[in-house]
Amino acid sequence: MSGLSVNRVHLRYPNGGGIETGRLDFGAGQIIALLGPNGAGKSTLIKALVGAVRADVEGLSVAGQTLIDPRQRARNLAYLSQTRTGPALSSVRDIIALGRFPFGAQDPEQRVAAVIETLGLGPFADRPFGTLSGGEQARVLLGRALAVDAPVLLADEPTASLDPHYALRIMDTLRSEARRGRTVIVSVHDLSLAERYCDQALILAGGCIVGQGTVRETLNADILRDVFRVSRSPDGLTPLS
Ligand SMILES: Nc1ncnc2c1ncn2[C@@H]1O[C@H](COP(=O)(O)OP(=O)(O)OP(=O)(O)O)[C@@H](O)[C@H]1O
Repeated sequence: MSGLSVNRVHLRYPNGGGIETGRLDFGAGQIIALLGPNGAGKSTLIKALVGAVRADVEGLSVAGQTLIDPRQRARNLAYLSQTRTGPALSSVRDIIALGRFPFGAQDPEQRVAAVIETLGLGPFADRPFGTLSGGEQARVLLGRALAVDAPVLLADEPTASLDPHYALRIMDTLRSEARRGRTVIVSVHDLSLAERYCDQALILAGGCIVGQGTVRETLNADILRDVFRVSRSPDGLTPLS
């Protein structure tokens, strides 16, 4: 089943950073890890796809339907930004409900309640966002993205700032979303999480795609050395000088 496809993504920032890709196909029912060192272009690629930054995005389609106007993007692409900001005075429940906005006011509330339950946000549901810890806020913002219930979820470092319990629980949740036929695209730095949870990997370096395939295939010794500047040792990953 086809998930998200795009013929080309191009964005060049004035300082030289950015992203340049050819055709990309991300299957439905899969979790795809965007991997690469700091500054590789992972956030830029996600932002370009969702329309959070002005970029040349050619032939963007979901489930075979070309996405032309912003409303189509909002309904088809849910987005968790790397920047974890939200309205300080709004309640957790209200922020998550904002995820239903693209579908209109008469949309049922069950999805919001289910997301609150899944992410363990029940105890905070009526608290103002600004009174939550960083990790709790991160879960609320992921909840808003999950509430959209879009065919594609793009999450920029969804486990950043989460404790081990919630990092694994969130990855389990993303796995469940993929099992429901969603396409889940996540940028992650933790390569072991990518190996454990993701079906495919897209490796970026210097704004270009330098590897693509299953996570195990792509995270080979050459990519680890040349892109991530680490090597595998019996103790785990070791930094190279
Ligand atoms: N708004 C911007 N203006 C100018 N340059 C930018 C802007 N945003 C990002 N860049 C540059 O583009 C490149 C890619 O940045 P991007 O945030 O996409 O990387 P990333 O792979 O997500 O990194 P990280 O793992 O550190 O989050 C970097 O060199 C960055 O400095």
